[in-house]
Amino acid sequence: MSDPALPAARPTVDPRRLSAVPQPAGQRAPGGTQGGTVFDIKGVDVFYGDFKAVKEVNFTVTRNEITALIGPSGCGKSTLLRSLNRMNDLIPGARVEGTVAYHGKNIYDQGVDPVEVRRRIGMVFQKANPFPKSIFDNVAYGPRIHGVKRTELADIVEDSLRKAALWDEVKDKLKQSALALSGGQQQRLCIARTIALSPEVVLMDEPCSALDPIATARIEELMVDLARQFTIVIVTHNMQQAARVSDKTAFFSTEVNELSDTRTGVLVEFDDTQRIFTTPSDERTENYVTGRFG
Ligand SMILES: Nc1ncnc2c1ncn2[C@@H]1O[C@H](COP(=O)(O)OP(=O)(O)OP(=O)(O)O)[C@@H](O)[C@H]1O
Repeated sequence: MSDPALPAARPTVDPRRLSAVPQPAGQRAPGGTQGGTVFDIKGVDVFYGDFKAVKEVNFTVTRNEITALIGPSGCGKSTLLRSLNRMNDLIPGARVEGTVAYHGKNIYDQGVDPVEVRRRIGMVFQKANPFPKSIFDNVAYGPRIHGVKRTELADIVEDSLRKAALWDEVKDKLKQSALALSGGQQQRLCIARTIALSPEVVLMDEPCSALDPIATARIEELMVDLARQFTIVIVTHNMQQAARVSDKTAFFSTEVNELSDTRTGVLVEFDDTQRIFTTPSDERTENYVTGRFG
């Protein structure tokens, strides 16, 4: 199911060759996989009908890094995230202008298949949303509908559950309902379901906001580990989380549109996470990360 309009997908790496020990962002093992632009986002505006939700967004996403989108409620973080895999196409009235270049190819160009875009660029949502099916069938769902052979499914399911750090907890109950898992396990299952399609990029929209601190720490460790193989873009309200896991941070804020009394999201600053949290160049960023605003 490859789309000739998109650049070839990167081959996946056997996770068993990767260390299971997560390392802090920025200190990942050198393996020649870091570096390289995955997304070049240029002049992106997103509208819902006549309302401009975010405007003039420019930043890049680098391979095997975690990029965090932070900012106050309503500044357009989720809107922008959804524009990276054409998820906004599913919202009536939503429209994206500008360029979201994925390996140099605008995903909004004519002829690009949004289904293939979403296979390459997977998404994990705020609230874990397993299907009312078995653990196995949840993970096998995507590969099945993409025509993967029955004989290959068991390996894909095991591999994806291992990558999502869930295998040891569920290997003896793959036929049980996914709905019987804890919230944190369900979220890791949803991550396994996403990576079962071998995406290159995983978009995460506040993946820990419904989880307790222990389950959150587990997902944070997992994210850092997954970034060895995938490129991750995460929306988070939790500034400590952005500081702990991400390599780069984009800080968004809003500007008031005086005529309509609405607010449009703007990208204030994009930089290395360490810089955003220690020596940001914009006063609005400093006010936000120090808790004086937002
Ligand atoms: N489906 C939609 N239809 C119309 N307007 C929308 C829709 N989704 C979001 N918006 C509006 O777009 C703006 C940005 O919303 P978005 O959810 O992207 O912000 P956010 O920064 O992710 O917010 P939060 O942190 O509260 O989740 C807001 O003004 C919101 O009301």
